[in-house]
Amino acid sequence: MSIGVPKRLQNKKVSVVGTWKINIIWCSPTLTQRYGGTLSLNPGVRQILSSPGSLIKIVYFSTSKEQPVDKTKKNASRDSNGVSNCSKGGYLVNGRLYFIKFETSKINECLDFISSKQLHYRGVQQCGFPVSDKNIIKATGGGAFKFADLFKENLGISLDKVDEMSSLVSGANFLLKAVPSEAFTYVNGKRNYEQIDHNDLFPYLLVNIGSGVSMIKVDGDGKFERVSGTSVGGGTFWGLGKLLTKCKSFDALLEMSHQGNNRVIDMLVGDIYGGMDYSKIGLTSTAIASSFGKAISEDKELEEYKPEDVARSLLRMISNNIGQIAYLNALRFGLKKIFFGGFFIGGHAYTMDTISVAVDFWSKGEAKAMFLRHEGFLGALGAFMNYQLVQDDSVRLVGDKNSNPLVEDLNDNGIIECCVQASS
Ligand SMILES: Nc1ncnc2c1ncn2[C@@H]1O[C@H](COP(=O)(O)OP(=O)(O)O)[C@@H](O)[C@H]1O
Ligand SMILES: CC(C)(COP(=O)(O)O)[C@@H](O)C(=O)NCCC(=O)O
Repeated sequence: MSIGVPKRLQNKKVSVVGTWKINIIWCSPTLTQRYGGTLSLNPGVRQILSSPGSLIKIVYFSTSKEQPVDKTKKNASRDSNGVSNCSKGGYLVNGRLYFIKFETSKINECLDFISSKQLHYRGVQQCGFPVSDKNIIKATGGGAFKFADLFKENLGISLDKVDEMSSLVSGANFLLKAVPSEAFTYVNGKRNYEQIDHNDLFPYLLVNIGSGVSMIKVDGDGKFERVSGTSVGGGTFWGLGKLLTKCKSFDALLEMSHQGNNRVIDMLVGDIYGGMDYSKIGLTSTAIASSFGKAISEDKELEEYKPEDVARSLLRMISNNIGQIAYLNALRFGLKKIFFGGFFIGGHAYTMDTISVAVDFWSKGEAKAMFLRHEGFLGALGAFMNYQLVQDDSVRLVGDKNSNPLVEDLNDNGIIECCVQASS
């Protein structure tokens, strides 16, 4: 699910007469007037929360007074509060996107977070302008349905549901167009950041590996089709892994897979062909012929296998399978670019390596797997983008780094410097 919540933050470093708490999305019709005076704009925050099967993701936008203003840049009519006139009319509000996730089982921590940061208040307040009586935040994914009552009861928030596939696509398109170094390939243990040509982005295949896997052919902004999917995804790895290894957390399972050796359980081509390659069909002796296949012939109970090896085989099986299905779908539609998102990947080297090798192997080097730095936040980000579509008061993230120099690179926390364009 994805939710958009407003937030008010006090700027402790700057004393402000008339504290403005804005939710940019909701106040745009009067934004011009309100900015038009001698007002100081306190950090205005709004955020989106996304909670599907296993993780709740929050994306929120916050303006910040401390942010340096580079007056040498285009659109440099920004005032000291990070607000500037926009060449296309309206205002640009400079700020940052923040990304946070919680395990769904810790929904209370998520509610506390929202509450402690007052993310659930929205609207402009003070100076005679009332806060809106409606607390509505955007939400996408299953959690938007599952947690609707919980959010209403605890925080008085209504969740405005946004379609999950369309959110994934909006989020991916924004990141690919707006954020430098968002996409990278993973080859021989190294990330190679890709310069995405905005004019040559579409079409591409978006593979979102969450609990299950969705494969979406993206032809443009808002133009997409979910062409395939598989139920063998991140939930399978975590669920089956938990049963097989008894490990208590996803991170522990992943860590185990680091230590393991899949060859102990997987049946390799060499195991079948007496240590030889099967070169006639392009299979080396070390290629996996049958995942978990060795367990058939060995007279061993599950407990006799190291959980690390089991975890490794499982991770490899699932990643390989997804890579292969992704490639087949790319082939089906003649797509050369395949972007992988979703928290299953988790920036995990072995997962990315397996997916990359699978795509490379099956495509004979024709297609390449690319990964996204904000992999798991596509839906939440897309729900955030949805505000502009449902509000008359257009607010949108200004993202194209070429046309808008306010967009900076992201730092290691995944924070994105960006600005919101609010119409007058
Ligand atoms: N801390 C975690 N807890 C649970 N699952 C995690 C965690 N980190 C990564 N994952 C993986 O991410 C998957 C969920 O990915 P996500 O993109 O959040 O999809 P969903 O929308 O289905 O929750 C899980 O099935 C699991 O494989
Ligand atoms: C139902 C879902 C879209 C939900 O998204 P998720 O919470 O897994 O990210 C996804 O799990 C999925 O696409 N499953 C695969 C179903 C199938 O095509 O067989």
